[in-house]
Amino acid sequence: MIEFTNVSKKYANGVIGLHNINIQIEPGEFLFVIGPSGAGKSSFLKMINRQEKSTGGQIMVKGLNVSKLNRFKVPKLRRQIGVVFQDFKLLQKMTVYQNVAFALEAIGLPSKEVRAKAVAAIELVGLTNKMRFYPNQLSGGEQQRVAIARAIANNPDIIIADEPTGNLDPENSTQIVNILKKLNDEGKTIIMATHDHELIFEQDCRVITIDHGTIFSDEVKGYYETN
Ligand SMILES: Nc1ncnc2c1ncn2[C@@H]1O[C@H](COP(=O)(O)OP(=O)(O)OP(=O)(O)O)[C@@H](O)[C@H]1O
Repeated sequence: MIEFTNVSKKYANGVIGLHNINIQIEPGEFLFVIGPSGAGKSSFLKMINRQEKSTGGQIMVKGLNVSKLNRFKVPKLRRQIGVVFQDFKLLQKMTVYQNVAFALEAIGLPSKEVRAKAVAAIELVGLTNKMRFYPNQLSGGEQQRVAIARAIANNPDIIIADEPTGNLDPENSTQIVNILKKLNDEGKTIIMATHDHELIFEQDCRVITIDHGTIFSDEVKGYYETN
């Protein structure tokens, strides 16, 4: 489903973000991406939805050659990938419902479909009773759940989460990972970057460690031990 072949990223200022990355991610995998600050985790995630363009190698995502994708076809790629960020990126002047619906309206869905999909996504993250609340009336964990609802509303096959628990306490972090696991059980491919090694132990999952822009290790772990 996702395949990187000798992928490199050199930023405009000459910094090497990624160097010779090779990886294959199968449909339905839950992949954790760990590594020190500045290692290249975000760069790796940004390659998948063409938020950043690779400068070497080939990236295939669901049959699309991402590295060579014409910019007019980038929206087609992005519709298949939900993205969740550390800082939620919610629109403060919009309610929970509007934040989720807005993303669906933006891709031109008819209003009936927008409503049905937004309501279903908000229900999945357990926020039906807060649909009319504004982001500043919600806890951090709730705000991240809105961001997840927004990411999954149009039923993408792939979810990329870049440090989604970075601003949350342990209880809310576990809740977010549990929602991602539930989505994974439904067949979605989840790729999550995290500094929080405590979160990576509950079940067998694949963990890659990125360091200095390369994949340092790629293992299936039932328990990840910090040094
Ligand atoms: N837009 C950019 N322009 C120039 N250099 C960049 C850019 N984005 C990232 N980098 C550099 O690329 C390297 C990898 O950064 P990246 O953000 O991918 O690391 P990270 O592992 O996600 O770090 P963190 O855990 O701190 O978020 C770093 O040296 C960083 O400074």
